[in-house]
Amino acid sequence: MAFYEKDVGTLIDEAKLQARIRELGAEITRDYQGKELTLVCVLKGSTFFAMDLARNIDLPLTLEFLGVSSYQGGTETTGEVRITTDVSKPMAGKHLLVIEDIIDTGLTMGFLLENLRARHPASVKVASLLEKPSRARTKVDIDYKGFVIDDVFVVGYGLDYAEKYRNVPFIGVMKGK
Ligand SMILES: O=P(O)(O)OC[C@H]1O[C@H](OP(=O)(O)OP(=O)(O)O)[C@H](O)[C@@H]1O
Ligand code: HPA
Ligand SMILES: [Mg+2]
Repeated sequence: MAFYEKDVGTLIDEAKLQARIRELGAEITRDYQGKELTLVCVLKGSTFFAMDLARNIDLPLTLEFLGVSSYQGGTETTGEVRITTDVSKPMAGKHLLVIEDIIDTGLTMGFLLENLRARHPASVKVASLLEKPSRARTKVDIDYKGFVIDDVFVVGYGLDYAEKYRNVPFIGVMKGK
C-alpha cells in the first residue's frame, strides 16, 4: 500500500492528466512556431506539470524557475506572496509562458504577472494545470488551462499540504479535509 493511500483519494488520475498535457503541448507548439519560447516554472508546485508539459512541446525552449510562496503549509493563503528564488536571466524581450499548478485565489499569479511585466518581456502568457474559480479573489486569464475543479484542497503532482504529498502521482483530495 502506497504511503498516501489512507490520506488521499483520487480526483484526476494519471492517464487523464497526461492526455490533457499532450493536448496543451500540441496547442503551445502550434502557437509559438517561429518564436523563442521561455517557460517560467513557478516553484515548487508547478514542477511536475512543467516538466511533463515541456516534454510535449515540440519546439526549442528555455527553462527558467521562479520561486514564490504564500500558503506557508496551510490550506489558506496568507495573502502575502514572497519571491523565494528569482529567474537566472533578464526577461526583457522574451516570450514568457508562466507555468502554474493551480490558480486558486489568483493572488500568486496576479503578483507574478505584475512583477514579470515590469521586466518588459516581448509577451507573457499563462498555463495552469488547475483552476479553482469558486475561490477567485482577482481575475486571471489563463491561456492554457488543464482542468477546472471545485472548491476542494488538492494535493499531488506537485501540490502539497504542509510540504507533503507532492510526489503523489495524480491529483488527489485529502480525505477528511
Ligand atoms: O491562486 P493562489 O491562491 O495564490 O494559490 C496558488 C499558488 O499557491 C501554491 O503555491 P504555494 O504558495 O503553496 O507554494 P508552493 O508552490 O511552494 O507549494 C500554488 O503552487 C500556486 O503557486
Ligand atoms: O488546493 C490547493 N492545494 C495545494 N496547494 C494549493 N495552493 C493553492 N491552492 C491549493
Ligand atoms: Mg503549497
